[in-house]
Formats: sequence, structure tokens, C-alpha cells
Amino acid sequence: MLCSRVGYLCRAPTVAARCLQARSFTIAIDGPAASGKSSTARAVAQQLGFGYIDSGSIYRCATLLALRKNIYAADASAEGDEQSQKLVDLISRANIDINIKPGSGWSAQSAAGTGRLVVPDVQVLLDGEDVSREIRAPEINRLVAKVASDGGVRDAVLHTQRYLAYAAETRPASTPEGRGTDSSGTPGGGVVMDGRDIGTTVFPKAELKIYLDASAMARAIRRWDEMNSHMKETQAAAAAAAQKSNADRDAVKKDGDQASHASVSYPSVEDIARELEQRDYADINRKHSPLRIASDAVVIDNTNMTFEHQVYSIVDLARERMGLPRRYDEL
Ligand SMILES: Nc1ncnc2c1ncn2[C@@H]1O[C@H](COP(=O)(O)OP(=O)(O)O)[C@@H](O)[C@H]1O
Ligand SMILES: Nc1ccn([C@H]2C[C@H](O)[C@@H](COP(=O)(O)OP(=O)(O)O)O2)c(=O)n1
Repeated sequence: MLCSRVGYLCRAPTVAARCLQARSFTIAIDGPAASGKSSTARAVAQQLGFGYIDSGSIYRCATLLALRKNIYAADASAEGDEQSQKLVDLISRANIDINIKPGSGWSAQSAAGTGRLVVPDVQVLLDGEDVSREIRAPEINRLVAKVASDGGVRDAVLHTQRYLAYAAETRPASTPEGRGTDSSGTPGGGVVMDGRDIGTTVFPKAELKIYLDASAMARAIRRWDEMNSHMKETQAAAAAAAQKSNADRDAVKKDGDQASHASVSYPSVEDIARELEQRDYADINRKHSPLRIASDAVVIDNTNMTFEHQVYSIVDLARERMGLPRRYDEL
């Protein structure tokens, strides 16, 4: 069945039928690494009661498959060759799912005092295995832009992106109002997807396209902060585990070793800035679907903008385009 909205063949009849019925609204958020796409997209989706897809996670799952099967590992594979084809087959057969964890995440008190800004956590499943943490590992960061530059890989991922978008926008959502209950006509379905080519290639007819940007240093510092708080969490968990198993000295030593290992294995801000720069360069200069600002995108540079402000600006742009009154003019 041909899906009218994006013109691709929906293989699953139930999804195809739903996608013809859904009054959907698509928000595409693109931009360079660590510009705030995924955290913003999750909060926007939460505010609007839309589904959310982190398309970078799909490329990261593809990279994990490549590493596990030793494809690309030696940097020796070329697009279209046997190794690349092997990876395309693996991605096409893989079952990737991205779920917002209900009731999870952190809640930010908004400047307007509504206190409703929640950034939920996302769980990424690869053939049923929770790989949410593993796909953020440094070895994945190093390889993912190369994997994402392969045209065959991109075609396979494109299918997954569109399929997941339809599945996500028709899933029940938990939102301040509940989905579709707004008397002034909040749409019954919508999706926010973030990545590099969402507004240019994946959903070129998206109702709202955002290009998020920030200075290279601001992005590197934010990533570093993020890693630092992860490290603290890991150390706290290791310390708690060590305390719990106090009777077992070996376990205490092992946990302590893990904690100290965690503290030395994290890169500096400069290392992160270099890695982001290399990845941005690869994403901007690749042949297939390079990172570009779509001609009809709204560009938001959030270097000096609060997180709340950028989320509410996008929510209001979406509401305006849906014919609903703006909500956060006071910001
Ligand atoms: N306007 C902002 N000011 C400060 N930090 C921000 C802002 N927007 C996002 N962040 C933080 O920057 C980090 C990277 O954001 P993330 O959404 O993971 O980026 P991306 O998906 O583009 O890689 C996160 O810790 C996020 O909370
Ligand atoms: N739509 C997309 C999404 C991601 N990619 C590629 C490019 C990126 O370097 C990797 C990882 O993307 P991801 O959004 O997870 O990366 P960051 O969180 O911004 O560091 O995937 C892409 O080519 N197209």
C-alpha cells in the first residue's frame, strides 16, 4: 500500500492503514553533533504528545552491528563492496526500536513557572537487547560518521526511520493534556525526529523544520558536562555496590577498580571538540544526504539560549502552524 504522506511502500498493512488515517504533523530537527537536537526533540515531543525518533541511534545501532561483525573495523571497507553489502543486509534484518521510557527523565522548572518541561529517557533496543548505553561508547563515536556515509546503509536506515515514525506517532502518548484531547483541535498524531538529513531527505515535506546550532566550544563543553555527570553516576553506583557487598573484599576491589577506571577513561574538552569537529566535517562533506540547512528550515542558534527557551520556541512554532494559539509568549 502506498503511504500518501511520504510516498514509500509501507510493508506492514496495519501501519499503512493507520498512516492514511492519522492527522500527522512532522517536526524535523537537524544540526551538528551536540547542538541539543535529541534533548530538545524529546521535550518538544513530550509537550505536544507526539512520538519521538532519534535517528542518530539507528546509525549508531548500524555501527554497533558493524563492530560486532568486524565490518569496517579496519577502515578497509568501501561503499558497495561485499563488506558494505553485508552490513546493509544486517541492518535490513535487524529489529530496531526506540522507546520513550514512560515516567522517566528529568523535569525542568520553566522560566514561565509552568514546571511542565520534562525530558524523558529513551531506550534503544536492537533485536530486543537494550543497547542504549553501548551505542554511546567512544568506539561507536569514532566510526559512526563513516558508516553513515555509505549510500547503501543510508537507504536501509531510511526505511527504518520512516517505518518507526509511523509506529511512534500512532502510539499512545502521555502528555500534560493527553493526546488529541485539546478542544481547539490538537492533532491526534505527530512525530518529532532529529538527525542530520530529516528536513532535507527523510521528511522533505515536514510541516516544521528546525536547524539547531551552537558554537563548537559550547557543544564540546555540554558533551563534556554530560560525560562528567555519567562518570559521577557510574562512580556513585560502584561505591554503593562496593558498600553493599562489604563482606566480599574481592567485589569491593573490583567495583573500586571500575570506578577508578571510569575516572581516567574520559576525554578532555579539547578531545571532545576534536572528535565533534571531525564528525561534523564528515557529515557535512559526505556524498549522500550531507548535513545541510533545508531552505525552509528555521535556524536556532542556542549558544546563549536556555534549554527551556529553545523548547518552548519550537512548541509555539508548531502550535502556530497547527492553527493553535501560542502558549509561551511570556518567555
Ligand atoms: N540551550 C542549551 N543550553 C545548555 N545546554 C543545552 C542546551 N540545549 C541542550 N543542552 C545540553 O547539551 C547536551 C547535548 O544535547 P543533545 O540533545 O544530546 O545534543 P545532540 O542530540 O544534538 O547531540 C545535553 O546535555 C543537553 O541537555
Ligand atoms: N539523520 C541522521 C542522523 C545521524 N547521522 C549520523 C551522523 C552522526 O555523526 C551519527 C550519530 O548521530 P547522533 O545524532 O547520535 O550524534 P550526536 O548525538 O549529535 O553526537 O549518525 C546521519 O548521518 N543522519
